[in-house]
Amino acid sequence: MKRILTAAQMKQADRNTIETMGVPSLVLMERAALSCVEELQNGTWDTGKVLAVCGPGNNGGDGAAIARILKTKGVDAELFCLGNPEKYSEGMRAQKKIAENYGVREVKNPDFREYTVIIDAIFGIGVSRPLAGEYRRAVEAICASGVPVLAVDIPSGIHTDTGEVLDAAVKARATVTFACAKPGLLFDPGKRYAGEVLVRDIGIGFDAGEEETPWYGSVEKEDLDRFLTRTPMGNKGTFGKVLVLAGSGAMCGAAVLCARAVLASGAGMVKVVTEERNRTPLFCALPEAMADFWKEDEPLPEEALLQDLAWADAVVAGPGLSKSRTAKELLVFTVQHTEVPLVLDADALNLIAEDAEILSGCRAEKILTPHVGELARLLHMTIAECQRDPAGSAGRAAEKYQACCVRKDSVTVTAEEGREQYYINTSGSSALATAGSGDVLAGITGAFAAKRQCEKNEKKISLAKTAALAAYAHGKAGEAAEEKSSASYVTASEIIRGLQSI
Ligand SMILES: NC(=O)C1=CN([C@@H]2O[C@H](COP(=O)(O)OP(=O)(O)OC[C@H]3O[C@@H](n4cnc5c(N)ncnc54)[C@H](OP(=O)(O)O)[C@@H]3O)[C@@H](O)[C@H]2O)[C@@H](O)CC1
Ligand SMILES: Nc1ncnc2c1ncn2[C@@H]1O[C@H](COP(=O)(O)OP(=O)(O)O)[C@@H](O)[C@H]1O
Ligand SMILES: [K+]
Repeated sequence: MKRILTAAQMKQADRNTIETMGVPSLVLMERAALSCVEELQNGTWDTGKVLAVCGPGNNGGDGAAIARILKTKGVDAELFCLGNPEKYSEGMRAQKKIAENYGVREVKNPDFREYTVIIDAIFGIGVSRPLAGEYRRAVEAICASGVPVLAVDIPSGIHTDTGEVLDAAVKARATVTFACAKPGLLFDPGKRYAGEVLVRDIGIGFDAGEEETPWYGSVEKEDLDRFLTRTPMGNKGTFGKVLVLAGSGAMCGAAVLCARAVLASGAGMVKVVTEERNRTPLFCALPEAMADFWKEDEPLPEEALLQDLAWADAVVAGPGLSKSRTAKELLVFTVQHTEVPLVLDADALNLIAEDAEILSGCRAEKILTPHVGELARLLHMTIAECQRDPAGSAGRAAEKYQACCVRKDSVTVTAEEGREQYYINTSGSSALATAGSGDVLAGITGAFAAKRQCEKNEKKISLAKTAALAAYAHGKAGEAAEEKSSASYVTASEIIRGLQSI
């Protein structure tokens, strides 16, 4: 589990380290600069001629220190400083003076194309408004030069907390960021501007407590072990039983993919409730599944459904379900009679978006897994509005539907109701953007929710973390599938096979 800090939290951590712990600001800056120099000297950068472009704040101070340290190592490093010197921060003023003392040359009107590396030290976490004037011109010229850029802390022009481009931003090959990642380095579009993100410890202590809000974190490979390893004495009944309500007459594939993903994620058993016309294709495609069937425009098999719901450790409803009258009746019946975690996906979400009353009286813990289009429908907002604020829109849906919300996108965010707590997913790629991929995620989520349900109370993690782990596993499985071919050729079935290699 990795903690991610917002600009305000990072500033507070800086302040604590300086004021409470007594570490001088210039010491932190020196360590920040050294960590950037170490990256530049790892053999993958051509440090023939380096230009540090420095802004008026402490990010600029880091840049001046980097140029000076490089100079002492024999590198031809120069400074280009922006902003009014009278408004420089103390750190920038001090570092610029030290650089001068070491004979680092300051250039006034550089041709960026003359350099082999540009250090972007214009703005860091202190960027406060869209870039204009000389700052914007410098950023545009850096981008136009095509010279590889190392960004210090965050690419200049990227909003630290949302990843938005503040009118213009530097596109870096890599970003060395201090203490921990920032949301803007992980959310799109900031993620694409940051390049490789290298988190470096520079001695800033931060309280990793969970109380502080907003709380951001990302799960890691080690966190997955709890769901991917099995106890030797277990049996198929103790590894999680998942009920999948999926597939209308025309959509058997969604049910098959979802149920297959359940089993490939280590659940012990899966039972599919699907439309009668899927009987033969379902058993041919997935002989491991048990099944019950409903018929369009006929009464629901309520007795069988009640038994299925009582049997399950988790329920997934929605993939390929359709929005027919009978499908809606099935969803309403399920919502009213489920007591174990309920994963709502695809058509279940579309039905709920049209009629939020479906969820009234629901006693189960819920996980909603909307893509941005479905989220927009659930919130009655536009897609653009939901895209602008990834965490906020996920959080709004979590609050509105009293659920945990997995907002699926190129960067998936999981929000928990009742607290501003967000998990930003760091795995996956465009290989996941393929038909049926969401059905696979719903299956993985159902399997993990069922496994959690089988755990002893004192060992249980939150449902939101469970859902975040499912999104992470889904991304890792996509990466594994991509390694075998390329992003363009990965299918949902290959994502399921990829689960074996995570
Ligand atoms: N604290 C420490 O000791 C450590 C800090 N460290 C480093 O410091 C960075 C944070 O430094 P910081 O807080 O000084 O903010 P920074 O990003 O340099 O920018 C602030 C300046 O820019 C200005 N400004 C902002 N936006 C603007 C705009 N659009 N257009 C024009 N001007 C704009 C703003 O002016 P103002 O908004 O006040 O008018 C102010 O002058 C951090 O990312 C890390 O790299 C590390 O060395 C570790 C130790
Ligand atoms: N560019 C991308 N990078 C990473 N993940 C992506 C990208 N595009 C889509 N995804 C992921 O792929 C999945 C697609 O789900 P969904 O849209 O529900 O697919 P479907 O309806 O076809 O099953 C989501 O988990 C989403 O986060
Ligand atoms: K920067």
